[in-house]
Amino acid sequence: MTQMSDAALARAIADAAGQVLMAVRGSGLFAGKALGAAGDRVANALILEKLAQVRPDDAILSEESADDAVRLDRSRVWIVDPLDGTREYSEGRSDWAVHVALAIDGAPAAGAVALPALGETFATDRPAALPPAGQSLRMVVSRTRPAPEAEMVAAAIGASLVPMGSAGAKAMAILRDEADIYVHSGGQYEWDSCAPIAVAAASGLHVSRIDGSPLVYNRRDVYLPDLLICREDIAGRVLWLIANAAKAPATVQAP
Ligand SMILES: Nc1ncnc2c1ncn2[C@@H]1O[C@H](COP(=O)(O)O)[C@@H](OP(=O)(O)O)[C@H]1O
Ligand SMILES: [Mg+2]
Repeated sequence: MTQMSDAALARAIADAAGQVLMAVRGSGLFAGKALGAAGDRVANALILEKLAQVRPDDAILSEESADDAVRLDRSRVWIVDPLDGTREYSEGRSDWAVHVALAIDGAPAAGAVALPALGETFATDRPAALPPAGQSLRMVVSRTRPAPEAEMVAAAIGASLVPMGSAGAKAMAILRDEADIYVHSGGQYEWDSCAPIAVAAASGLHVSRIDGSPLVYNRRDVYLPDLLICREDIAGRVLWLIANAAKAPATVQAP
């Protein structure tokens, strides 16, 4: 039997973890924080079990597992967030996601973001076509911790703000034609962005840190606090605004 591609595997695992998460929530056995904790654990167990079975030589970095330093000596590292948007999941909302990605030598190589409550999964094996640019710009921001940079850029370019939970749900909102730009700063970890970045880049979106540098994964310190995802044609303007706001906030004009 031929081996499944890394991207198809990421999709299959993210889908399955999503089904389990829907079942845990639908069971009515848990509520509030206990629901989030149960979801985190069962989804993580499923993902680790399958990766260990079919990719035993690869390392894994998961939000829900103790960090194993062996990953620093490996080229191939799966970076997973079993439940991104735990808060939204436990509140009964639909803006949460399962992230399964493979980084090779620090670069996202394959990945999937499942949006189980919306019944959609995006993965690098079948990249979604970019929606055509609309008349007005929309920016997705954290519901609970919107970044000051994001609000400044939105005001400068006249974008409306779309508050949403989950890094994966926000990144996929661009592919779902609910937003055009996702800017975050102030804190995130590698598992929050690796799969969303892999999937967004496969569809031709610009992906970078907010200083324009590449997002690099499988570092010793997994804190990766900021990102920009948007269409290529807007990226230069957004990066310019962020860079220049830091220098002279009162005098920023879009180029
Ligand atoms: N300032 C910050 N510091 C650390 N993590 C942050 C953060 N802001 C957002 N995140 C993480 O990024 C993910 C998306 O957050 P948000 O919905 O606010 O945009 C969440 O992941 P988890 O739900 O997996 O914990 C959240 O914990
Ligand atoms: Mg997360």
